[in-house]
Amino acid sequence: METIFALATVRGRSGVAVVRLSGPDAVPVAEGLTGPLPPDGRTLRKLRDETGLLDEALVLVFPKGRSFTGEPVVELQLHGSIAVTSAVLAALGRDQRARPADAGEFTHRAFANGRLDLAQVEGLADLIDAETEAQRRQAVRALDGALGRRAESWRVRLIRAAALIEATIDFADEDVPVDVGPEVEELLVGVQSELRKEAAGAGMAERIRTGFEVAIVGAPNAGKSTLLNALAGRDAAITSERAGTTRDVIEVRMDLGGLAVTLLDTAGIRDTEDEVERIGVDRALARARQADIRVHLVERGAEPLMSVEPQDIVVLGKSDLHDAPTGAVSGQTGAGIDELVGKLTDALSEMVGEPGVAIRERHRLAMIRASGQLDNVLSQMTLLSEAPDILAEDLRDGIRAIDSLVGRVDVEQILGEIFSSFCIGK
Ligand SMILES: Nc1nc2c(ncn2[C@@H]2O[C@H](COP(=O)(O)OP(=O)(O)OP(=O)(O)O)[C@@H](O)[C@H]2O)c(=O)[nH]1
Ligand SMILES: [K+]
Ligand SMILES: [Mg+2]
Repeated sequence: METIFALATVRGRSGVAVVRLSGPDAVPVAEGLTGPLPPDGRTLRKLRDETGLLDEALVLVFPKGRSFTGEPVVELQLHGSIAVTSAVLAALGRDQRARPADAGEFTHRAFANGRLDLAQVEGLADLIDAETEAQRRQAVRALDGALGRRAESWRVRLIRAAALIEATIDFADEDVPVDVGPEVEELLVGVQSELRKEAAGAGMAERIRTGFEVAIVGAPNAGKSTLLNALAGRDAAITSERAGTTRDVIEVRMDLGGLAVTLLDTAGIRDTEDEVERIGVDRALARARQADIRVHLVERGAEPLMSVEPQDIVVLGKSDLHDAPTGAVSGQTGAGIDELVGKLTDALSEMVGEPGVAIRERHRLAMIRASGQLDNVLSQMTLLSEAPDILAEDLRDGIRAIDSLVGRVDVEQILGEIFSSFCIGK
């Protein structure tokens, strides 16, 4: 195994920058700059190469088996300037015993050494990318191994069921009737209902990762773009007194109650002779239909122009122009904006519901695959006495699908995909 090194923090100015080394020669390579290091713990050292003094650094030594990667690791906490980190990385690069790390290579080694399972690696990737509170909560739970623990409980029960079926195979030639059917069924039905529940929740977890879409829709000049700007707190969209101003869909990313949301401003909906505006209206309708929530901005006495789904919000605009009821908004004065944000946050939280342990499409697909195999077994329970090997085979496929969640099987193909999202030094 080669020794690798990389800057673990962002390149640029900062109080501290961390350079990490991992591998069998991590300590001797670091000692090339620091002089002799203790086998464990932290120490303050001057770093020198043949040109002279490079920096003074806090040096952390993690022995094999007690580090993030499982290998010997040294972390150099440097002064966080581009010149210092460049000089130290260059000095490390001159040591033949070490080479720069590839993207995600530290985490890859942590996985290879059993420090993290596959779902935890995904959690780590998400935690590094987390921008909102909901993303952080979800990722940290994954990193903590929540999915791995659940998968283990499914695995144990399915292996028990498989053992019962196998026992039937062993007894098949003899005239000993062993009715393991009821217990097998109970085990499978239990696991299956949990799988289905988790698979259903995984879609929402994926949305927490990627974000929700909220579309503002309504008639031309309803004040949609003005409302978007008020919600975004900046002039993201052009507004004017001319009906038909907005044509393209305008997207603004924001954080609503800890959830990542893309707010969409759309063209005012009307029949029009203007070909370009008509394209805009078509886009507005298409994007708004796909959005998770539509905010229907209406003028006094007007009706929403699209069908109103249960999670949608209908809101009266330009409240500053008339005696508006509560709940009305004015993008111009900002009145009612906080209440609208509150309603949106509530609607989104309700959609999110109770958090599950599955957070990726990959997890959802594996659970559906496993659940499908359990379906096969359950629908063929009458074969238990004549052809138990058929049931055992389907059940093994189901267990394999569950094992793929944490990376016991199908590892290589999944790894490539996961690590493609990592950056150097992670
Ligand atoms: N008094 C008042 N005027 C508003 C308010 N919101 C928007 N307006 C005005 O209404 C006109 C249209 O506003 P926009 O935000 O461009 O409306 P829009 O719905 O995006 O219009 P289109 O993109 O053309 O469909 C502009 O003159 C705005 O200044 C409001 O809350 N109060
Ligand atoms: K307008
Ligand atoms: Mg507009």
